[in-house]
Amino acid sequence: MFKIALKECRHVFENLGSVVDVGGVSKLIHQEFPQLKCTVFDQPEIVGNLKGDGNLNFVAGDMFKSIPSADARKMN
Ligand SMILES: C[S@@+](CC[C@H](N)C(=O)[O-])C[C@H]1O[C@@H](n2cnc3c(N)ncnc32)[C@H](O)[C@@H]1O
Repeated sequence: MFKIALKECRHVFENLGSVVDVGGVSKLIHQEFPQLKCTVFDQPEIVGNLKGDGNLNFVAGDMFKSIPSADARKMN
């Protein structure tokens, strides 16, 4: 479903400089928009050992406590 939304709403993402993909373990936004600085924010047990590369980085945490800043935050 979100894959369809990404394709239908490309203009939204194409006008952003950065995004935080909350609970975005599948990295869908980064795969569709590799030019966009994308932070995948998820629980420590999911992303704690993952290394970023280029425009993709991983941040571990609890969305109920704080979420990194960006031009936009996408919540699942
Ligand atoms: C159903 S998955 C979403 C998958 C997403 N649609 C994708 O494929 O990119 C929900 C995600 O939210 C994360 N999550 C759940 N509670 C969270 C919290 N309190 N803080 C951060 N991430 C959380 C889970 O670890 C999981 O990866």
